[in-house]
Amino acid sequence: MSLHPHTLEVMNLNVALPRGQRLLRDVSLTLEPGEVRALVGESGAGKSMIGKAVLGILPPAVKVTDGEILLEGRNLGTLTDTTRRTTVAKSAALIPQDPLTALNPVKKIGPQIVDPLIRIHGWSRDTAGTKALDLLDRVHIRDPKRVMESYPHELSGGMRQRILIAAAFAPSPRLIVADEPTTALDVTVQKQILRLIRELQRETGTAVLFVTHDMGVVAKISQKVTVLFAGKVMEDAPTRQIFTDPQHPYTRALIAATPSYADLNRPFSPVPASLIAELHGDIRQDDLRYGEVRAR
Ligand SMILES: Nc1ncnc2c1ncn2[C@@H]1O[C@H](COP(=O)(O)OP(=O)(O)OP(=O)(O)O)[C@@H](O)[C@H]1O
Repeated sequence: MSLHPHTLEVMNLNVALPRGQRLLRDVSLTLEPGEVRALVGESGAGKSMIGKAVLGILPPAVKVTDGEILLEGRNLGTLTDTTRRTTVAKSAALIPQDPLTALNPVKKIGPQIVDPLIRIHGWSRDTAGTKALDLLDRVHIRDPKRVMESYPHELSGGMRQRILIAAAFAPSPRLIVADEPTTALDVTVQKQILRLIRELQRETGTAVLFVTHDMGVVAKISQKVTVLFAGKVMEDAPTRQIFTDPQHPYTRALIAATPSYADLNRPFSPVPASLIAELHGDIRQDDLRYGEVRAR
């Protein structure tokens, strides 16, 4: 282990379904302490799969077939299931896409934040309770004591997402995976939530892997970007460079398809079908080569 490990290092990660359908193809990326990296691409590109693989919450049918994931220098693949789960739970947290399904409907908000702090992080009930109130205050929830006594259905979608953000930041994780955290919300609430995550991220210096399909969000929140297509990295670059000097045709097409970044006089342009077909052709070739390598 090096003295200054990356917060996260994903090396040649391959993830597939049982019949061999590849969902992630040789994905590599790094995340430094305090850095925000956006994972961007269209629906089905495999953005969420990367976050799920890192957190060890892949769907049952989906398996890591190759590659390594190092969290603060610890190679997760070499740990026993129990050690891996506790290692991940102690240093990483998730802000999910849908704040309603992520909360237990029959449990009050207070225990939903406090119990994991006691169970996973070994804090006393008093310390955990104080920290929960502090975090609810920092996510601008007006009456934290009352909210702790509420059930999820008594709160709005925006409030529920604020609570999940508070819960994610409460144990001071080194890494947060934010999986399209604003997609399920109204447009005005989306902006507030994005601002809030950025604010807390800056204050705490937590590294964030931010899954989004929205280039506008990429520009606002990240310093680095990984562009994905069909489970494969098309481009990895600093955010500024992605917008000023995109190298890959797919990145250029994604930017052109984002209304605020496209020339406003031009019609809205989705990624051209011819480019998609060409990229799929390249990927088929890659898959054949990968099959040959594995068969050896
Ligand atoms: N539970 C599952 N079982 C099998 N395949 C799945 C499962 N969930 C997702 N997939 C497949 O894995 C691929 C990547 O999905 P993923 O959710 O990572 O995409 P994404 O880029 O996050 O897109 P979205 O924005 O739609 O969430 C897709 O082809 C999807 O169909």
